[in-house]
Amino acid sequence: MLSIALAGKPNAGKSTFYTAATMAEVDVANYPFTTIDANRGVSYVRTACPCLERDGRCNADNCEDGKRYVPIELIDVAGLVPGAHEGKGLGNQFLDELTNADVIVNVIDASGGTNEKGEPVDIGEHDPLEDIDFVEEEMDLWLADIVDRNWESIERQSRSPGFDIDDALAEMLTGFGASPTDVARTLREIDYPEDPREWTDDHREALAREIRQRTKPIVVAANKIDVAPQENVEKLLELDKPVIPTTAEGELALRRAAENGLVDYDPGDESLEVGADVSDAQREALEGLADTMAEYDGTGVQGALDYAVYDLLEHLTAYPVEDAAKWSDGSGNVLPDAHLLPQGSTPVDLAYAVHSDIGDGYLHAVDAKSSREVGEGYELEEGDVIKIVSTN
Ligand SMILES: Nc1nc2c(ncn2[C@@H]2O[C@H](COP(=O)(O)OP(=O)(O)OP(=O)(O)O)[C@@H](O)[C@H]2O)c(=O)[nH]1
Repeated sequence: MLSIALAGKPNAGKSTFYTAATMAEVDVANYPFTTIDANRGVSYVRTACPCLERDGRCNADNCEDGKRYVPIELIDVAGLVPGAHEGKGLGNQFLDELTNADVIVNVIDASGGTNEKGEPVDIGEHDPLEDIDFVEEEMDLWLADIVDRNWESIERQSRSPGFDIDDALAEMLTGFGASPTDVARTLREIDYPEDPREWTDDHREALAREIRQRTKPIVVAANKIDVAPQENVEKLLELDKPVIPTTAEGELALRRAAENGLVDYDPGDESLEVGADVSDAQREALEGLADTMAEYDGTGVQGALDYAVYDLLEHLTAYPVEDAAKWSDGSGNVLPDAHLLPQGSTPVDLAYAVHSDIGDGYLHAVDAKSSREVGEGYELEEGDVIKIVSTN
């Protein structure tokens, strides 16, 4: 399963974001380091279900009237503070948690109401731009430290005949989620000596920075938009980086209200409908939230996760079926499964995602929408419904 990590300084709203996105209970409080252990849970990205294209919606558990929710893993990493790579705050333990993540959502306090350590200050006092830079910097320096620590071993290996620096680096960096292709592409981007003994700290830092950008892309969740000064949000949206305005607290309130039947709201909706059974105070709070959502196209929580998977990681959703006419599995369940795959994936990749042991059993695939057979080289598109024909 794809894994998204929530990073950021203490009190930016990570736990609130996590609780909303997973509807799990964790401590939420306005003091630094509420989150002591990294939490892991299941959340979802939202996409349009192919059942919208046919008569009668599907009966999949994760489809709400054509809004399809595809599972991903969400990790709530406790607050990072500047100097974390040297062990400040809760230090490296939490950077290490990021190792397993495919993509990072950096939750920042766009209201400027918490300083760099996450301590409350007056709204607007802290510059939220600093919170973006330091998380990237901490991750880069942390990875540079890992490279440094392993360098002696690389130097030792270089004395053996047949040493290849690309292979040695690829082996060192796989633990960080870098594929051999990532390493090869990175090495093409930077200038470096073939002999590891000639590498300087600058070379190692450049390597760490490039690898980090390639393997841990970041989308910023500019959180607390409900109280953030307008100019802060505008400044953040002008950056040449992906930034999604969010209100984690708003999303949490909505999911709870929806659970209690007070509002009609599905995660990622741009608006909400207040039900009849609410008190005046509840109505006022929900209508205030509706105004914020109208300004920013929703609470942004679902949007940030969707952006991470579909835009940054460039994935698509494909739906394997056994019956190409009914778009169903063998028991008649319509569109029972959805798989996230990197763009450029083929029906063979989908076959492996469904049955990792398919081996040579793959025969061919049928595009259920057109009822036509598609070749092995066919590149899947978002929302494709595919029947795999195999010998097993
Ligand atoms: N106004 C506003 N407050 C928010 C929002 N999201 C979170 N908060 C508040 O910010 C405070 C900190 O939230 P947490 O979710 O505990 O922050 P955290 O980043 O997980 O903090 P650590 O666990 O210390 O790392 C709490 O008082 C939340 O209620 C939001 O969208 N708007």
